[in-house]
Amino acid sequence: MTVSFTLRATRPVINCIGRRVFEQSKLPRRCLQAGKLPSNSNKVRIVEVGPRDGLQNEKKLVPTEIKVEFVNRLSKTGLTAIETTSFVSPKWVPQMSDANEVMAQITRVPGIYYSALTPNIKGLENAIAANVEEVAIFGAASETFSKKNINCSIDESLQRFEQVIKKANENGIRVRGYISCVLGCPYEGEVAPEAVADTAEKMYKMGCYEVSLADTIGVGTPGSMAKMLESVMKVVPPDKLAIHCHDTYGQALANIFCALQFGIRVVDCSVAGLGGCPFAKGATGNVATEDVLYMLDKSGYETGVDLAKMVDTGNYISNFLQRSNGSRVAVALSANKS
Ligand SMILES: CC(C)(COP(=O)([O-])OP(=O)([O-])OC[C@H]1O[C@@H](n2cnc3c(N)ncnc32)[C@H](O)[C@@H]1OP(=O)([O-])[O-])[C@@H](O)C(=O)NCCC(=O)NCCSC(=O)C[C@@](C)(O)CC(=O)[O-]
Repeated sequence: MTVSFTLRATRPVINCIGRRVFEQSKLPRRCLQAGKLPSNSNKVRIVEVGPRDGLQNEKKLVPTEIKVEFVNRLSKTGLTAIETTSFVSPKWVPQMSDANEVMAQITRVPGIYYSALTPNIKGLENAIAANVEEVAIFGAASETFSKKNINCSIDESLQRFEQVIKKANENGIRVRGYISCVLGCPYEGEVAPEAVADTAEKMYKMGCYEVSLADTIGVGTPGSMAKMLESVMKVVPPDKLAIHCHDTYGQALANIFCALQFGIRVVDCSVAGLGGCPFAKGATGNVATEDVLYMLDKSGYETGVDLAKMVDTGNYISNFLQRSNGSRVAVALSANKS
């Protein structure tokens, strides 16, 4: 493994003819081999997935007014992207069955994208009726996971997504793509980086403005992340990729830091570390937003998101769910405060 890490965002330097160039010694070697230069920006976009990924697995139905209050509090933290709900089958995911009501009742702040998952045309039509501005399709790099999660093969899912993207674009809605199981599958075990790259390329070429690479069960390490990104970045540029890490094995922050070294500047996370996919056995929560914000801030990156407000929001939803806050940063900061 030859990836070298730096403690700061990769910075450009000025060469002898006055051009901005990257400090090559600080670039991940695999990234250079792949022919892609990582972003030199220190700005990172945070995609908060707590209201959707965070709550979808809750066994007890969370009342709509709590979800609305949760989203409204998140809207005051400086976020620009909040994944708010899912237009999926209520039989498959009962917790998201109030998607219409949530979208209708939240206070939409200009400048924030309130997105929703849409697995098929029916979901998209419901999202259009609810005035959603951004939707996400969600596929997988593993056949078995695809069947368990959306009841179809990878190829069938891509055909559905093509229709969803076409209709979404006709309606002025932008589409994000997710790929689950990029570093391992709960049913098939290891997943080949080439399989991830194949699906990522198809989603990107189909018209997803961004492809989020999801370590659904949190089994990845910086080593496997680097191998996977090397493969994916041969076909999709880093500024069209996001990273979505679950923290099941405590590797999420390290994996995110690795992805930053490859030039990825969009990070999905969930306040208080809520979440997990109902169709991935053993999956625990997403990496906690507060932990990501702390790491990024102390490493020279800017997110525009207020950590203190995020901690308060995480405590709010954790109190409602009657569980301890899954963010170590939130716990530490809250203890200092009291
Ligand atoms: C995709 C389907 C719908 C296929 O489910 P299916 O049963 O194959 O669908 P169907 O087309 O045969 O329809 C069956 C019934 O569902 C209805 N239906 C059909 N579509 C919809 C819809 N959009 N909204 C509402 N209802 C719908 C449809 O109308 C029909 O109703 P019935 O006639 O029986 O009354 C189903 O498998 C499903 O809803 N899956 C959702 C699974 C899910 O939400 N998983 C969690 C999110 S993904 C995730 O967490 C991973 C991620 C993104 O976070 C990244 C990571 O970490 O890996």
